[in-house]
Amino acid sequence: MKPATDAAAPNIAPVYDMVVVSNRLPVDYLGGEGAQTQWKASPGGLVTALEPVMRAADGAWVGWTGVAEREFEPFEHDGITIVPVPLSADEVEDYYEGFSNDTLWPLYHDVIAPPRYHREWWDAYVRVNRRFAEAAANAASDGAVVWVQDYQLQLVPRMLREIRPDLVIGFFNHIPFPAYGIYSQLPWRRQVIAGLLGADVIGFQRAADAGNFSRAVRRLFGYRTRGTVIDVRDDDGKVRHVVARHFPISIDAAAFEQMARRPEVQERAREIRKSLGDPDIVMLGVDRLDYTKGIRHRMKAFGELLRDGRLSVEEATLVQVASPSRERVDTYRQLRDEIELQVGRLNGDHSTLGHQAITYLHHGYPREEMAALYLAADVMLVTALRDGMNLVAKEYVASRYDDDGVLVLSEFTGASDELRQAVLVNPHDIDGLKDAMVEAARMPKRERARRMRALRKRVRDNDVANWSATFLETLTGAGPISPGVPDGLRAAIARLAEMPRLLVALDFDGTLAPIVDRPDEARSTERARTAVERLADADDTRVALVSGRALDSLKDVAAPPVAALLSGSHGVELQLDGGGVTLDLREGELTSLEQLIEIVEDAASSSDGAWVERKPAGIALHTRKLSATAGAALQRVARERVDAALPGLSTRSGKNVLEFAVRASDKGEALTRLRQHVGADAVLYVGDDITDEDAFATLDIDDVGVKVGQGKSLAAFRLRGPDDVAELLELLADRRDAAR
Ligand SMILES: O=P(O)(O)OC[C@H]1O[C@H](O[C@H]2O[C@H](CO)[C@@H](O)[C@H](O)[C@H]2O)[C@H](O)[C@@H](O)[C@@H]1O
Ligand SMILES: O=c1ccn([C@@H]2O[C@H](COP(=O)(O)OP(=O)(O)O)[C@@H](O)[C@H]2O)c(=O)[nH]1
Repeated sequence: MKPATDAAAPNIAPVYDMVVVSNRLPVDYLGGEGAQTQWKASPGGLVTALEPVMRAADGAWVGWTGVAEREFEPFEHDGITIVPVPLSADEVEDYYEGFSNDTLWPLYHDVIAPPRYHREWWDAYVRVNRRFAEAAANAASDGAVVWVQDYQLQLVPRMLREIRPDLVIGFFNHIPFPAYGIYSQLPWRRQVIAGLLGADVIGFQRAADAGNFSRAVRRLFGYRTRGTVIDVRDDDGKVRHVVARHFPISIDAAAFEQMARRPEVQERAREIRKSLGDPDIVMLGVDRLDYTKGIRHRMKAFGELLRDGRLSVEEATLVQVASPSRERVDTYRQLRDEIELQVGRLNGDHSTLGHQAITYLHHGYPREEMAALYLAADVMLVTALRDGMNLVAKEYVASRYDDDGVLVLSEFTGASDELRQAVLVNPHDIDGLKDAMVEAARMPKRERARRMRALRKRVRDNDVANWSATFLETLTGAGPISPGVPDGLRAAIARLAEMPRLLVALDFDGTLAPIVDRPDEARSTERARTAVERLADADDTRVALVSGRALDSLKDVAAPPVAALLSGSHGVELQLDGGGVTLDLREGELTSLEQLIEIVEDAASSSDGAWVERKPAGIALHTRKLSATAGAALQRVARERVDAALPGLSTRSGKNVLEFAVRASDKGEALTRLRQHVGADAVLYVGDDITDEDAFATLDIDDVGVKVGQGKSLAAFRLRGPDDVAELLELLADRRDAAR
């Protein structure tokens, strides 16, 4: 395998509508080669939160495999397409351990440890951020959503916007964003904020983090901010609206509860308690071994409670899971030494032959074991000095379906904004912390149950699916679309109906006809067909069908009214009045087309399930029957071969399809020609596809654009699907008849 010293972004076909980019992938490389390659679950809350989101999204996850100097091809893991980004050993040291974890991490966690500023670390950060941006740009389809995660990749949004202005870009910061007085220490403070402002939406864990960010933007750039909206002036002088607000992250609460309910997990919880000598009170701490987590503070408080006799080792024990983290960073090494010294001292001072004060475990455990530990714990201690969210607190609550257990929670965690019924503590106040631990240990059962019920409701109501849906709705501007034709659209249709000469231009698949598996079986709904015919018969009204299909195929499936104007192959073919099709390929284009067919059919012949659709001025390679990885690989090969033989050919990628055309055209050009042909005073354009955006972009003030379904769009209105489109067209036909 080639070392990654001069590593480049992995090459993958741009077919993914949703791409997540994070430093960590859900798996770390463990060992082995080829088919024997072994992976292990990677640590931390980011992965815990994003895994269920990605499994549901059918997108690509771009990230690092946790090992230096190795390159891996994209692969599938547990239903998720993984796109590994390589890092050299120097980059791991400078970008990850250095700038990310020894500069940004302590700075953003309120300088609990002193941040170190090194120019060569910054250079590596810029270089690696660019590689991640390129990898995401390579994987994203036209107009795709790219969701960048966390402080390691703050420059990616702007870099990505520069490479791919068509993308919808979100960013989520999993750690706190500090007050300006602290943030301003960063020598590259302007570059980092400029990087983040490349996103359309910037998410934070807490409202306070979003507020700190907006203040930094005002101080450093002077941009206007109104509530959660920032007016960003781009290099071209245009103003872009960027949203910065909080979206508290969460867990898959139902899955955690289900796991905790499993008999073997409960049995394991009983075993754990037994192995601890069945004490009255089991206290538990679970953290990555990180100085932000307040592990020393909690052990100090526990040690003092034993010393003071307020708790005894016969009665209470503390289990501390400290999972290995960032072990090559000095501050983390020192922390480990300090904690292990402290455990040794406390156990030496307080343990007896039958009763250990602290059980210290320097391991990472699988989810099931975590659930068993949560069930076994009477008191959960989350005493972080600063923590973006802290998912352990939410997992504990979700596991306690028995409505028992007490959560002691630091007010410096993001989770404390939501989990108000926990016993809230300031971990710096050791006496206050000790009182809280005793209160938790002695809390009456009724009070425990009352608090836990409220906490569980909160975590259930705001689970991780809710988090991602809220973020993505804000990002794409498309929340749930209400059924029927909304009032604003009705009013616009009433205005349109009054226009002297009207063009009604409609996409076919997904707009008049529901999407089906086999494209030749697509048909308009009965209601849509009737409404289209009524409009085609109406005075001073022309109907046009504007499709990506070849014209012959469009005629077959759409059976358009005789008077309809037609545009096929994304505007390459146009059938205006008189029935003739205006498509005259020149000599050179015909030769290119022959060559193109030969290359793509040859590439497709090696993959079972791939098929090639010939079009008058191009070809479409369909890969929907292949696995995502095989489809992406085939598209990559086809693209490379075509690029080599016929450079500069027009390409268009959709989900599981890659199109090449020897003549460039789009639906926008088609609509402009149709409008001129008709002499229309106004246009209604309805479409569901990314390629319909070219048509929406040509609309004027008196026109009406309607996007069908979800996705970023220039259209002013939205409908859910073909049934609602039919209702809209009926409405227009009624109004048009009445107006004439
Ligand atoms: O990838 P590592 O360097 O091993 O670190 C693990 C992760 O730690 C951080 O997690 C944060 O995200 C959690 C989920 O939003 C949140 O609950 C917690 O408060 C944060 O600290 C880090 O932000 C991730 O990027 C790391 O992958
Ligand atoms: O041995 C361990 C320790 C922790 N975790 C998981 O790691 C995540 C920690 O997330 P949190 O937000 O609490 O903190 P982070 O480590 O991300 O700062 C949680 O999902 C834990 O269940 C785990 O699976 N095994």
